[in-house]
Amino acid sequence: MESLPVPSVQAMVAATGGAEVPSRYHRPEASQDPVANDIEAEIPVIDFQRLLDPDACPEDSARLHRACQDWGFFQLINHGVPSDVIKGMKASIEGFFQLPPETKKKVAQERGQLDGYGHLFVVSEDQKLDWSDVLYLNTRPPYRKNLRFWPDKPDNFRLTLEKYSAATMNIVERLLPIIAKNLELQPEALTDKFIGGIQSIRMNYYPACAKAENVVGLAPHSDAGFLTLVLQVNQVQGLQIRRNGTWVPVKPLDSAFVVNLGDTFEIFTNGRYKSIEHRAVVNTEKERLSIAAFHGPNMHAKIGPLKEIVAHEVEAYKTVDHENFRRLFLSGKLVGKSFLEQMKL
Ligand SMILES: O=C(O)CCC(=O)C(=O)O
Ligand SMILES: [Fe+2]
Repeated sequence: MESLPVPSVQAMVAATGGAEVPSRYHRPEASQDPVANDIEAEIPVIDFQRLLDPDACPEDSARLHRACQDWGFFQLINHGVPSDVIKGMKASIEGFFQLPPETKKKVAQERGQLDGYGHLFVVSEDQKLDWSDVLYLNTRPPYRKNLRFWPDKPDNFRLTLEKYSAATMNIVERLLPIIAKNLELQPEALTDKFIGGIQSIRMNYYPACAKAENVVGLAPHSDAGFLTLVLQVNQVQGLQIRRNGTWVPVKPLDSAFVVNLGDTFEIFTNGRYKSIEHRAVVNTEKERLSIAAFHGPNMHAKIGPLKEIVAHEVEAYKTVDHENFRRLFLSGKLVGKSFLEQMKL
């Protein structure tokens, strides 16, 4: 698995002032899709503390069910992650991208693997490119960590990422039994698959672009895993989700996680809950940063409809080894939900 090396967009903008858009980044078609201007559509907000107390707040798990079923996206507030962990992670990633290019390059991706500083899903020399740079690290379980690509600058980066990784993983572990219940499953139907579950963290840096309408920060895609927790790092918005043919901008609440359902979720539930296409747009004046924590089952788990769910209905998706599933996803181009299409029966 690898992604072809591409130039740093941040370095390119620093050198040119960002007014020029080289042809590989030029994607004017992106601005032709309609964008919802004001919010007839705001993604649901879920209060995690209320959700964890079903006796006091019985309606909150029903709200989560509707969010999963009707939106595939929600904001998680009151998630209990200490603010110093959130602030520390934001500061670490802002600090990393401010380092000189040669320092960042010490953790540049190398051929044959994806960890490190570079980009993802670049498979051909003539492919259009995203207006962003990425730091991608496998974080869990511990054997998947490759510390060679974990920055040691800014100070405490590694420790901060460890804390952040543990905190986000813990949220997913506590969401699983509630999701299982909403699907009328025993908790173990999900939790067993997530013992030793995988997590990887993708830190995105989107430089400003004077011709932002002609570039794409991150092309439309759905995430492959089960649940993704996205943290908006600075005040610049850019995440949009596709809903009924329109791009709906997400306005994150302060320090909320924007949670989305990935393809594995859609496959496990045989399509009851669907993964949702989303993209990131670029700001004309300010850089934008985000951190996406992807979570999936352990590497022994099969990726296919849960047997409890397809006991009385027709399977709509194939069942494949997790290893093959990941290889297939990470070695292709990321185009909308095209990867999931290949999993359909
Ligand atoms: O930048 C964002 O808000 C979204 C990031 C994202 O979708 C991803 O990294 O998969
Ligand atoms: Fe995503």
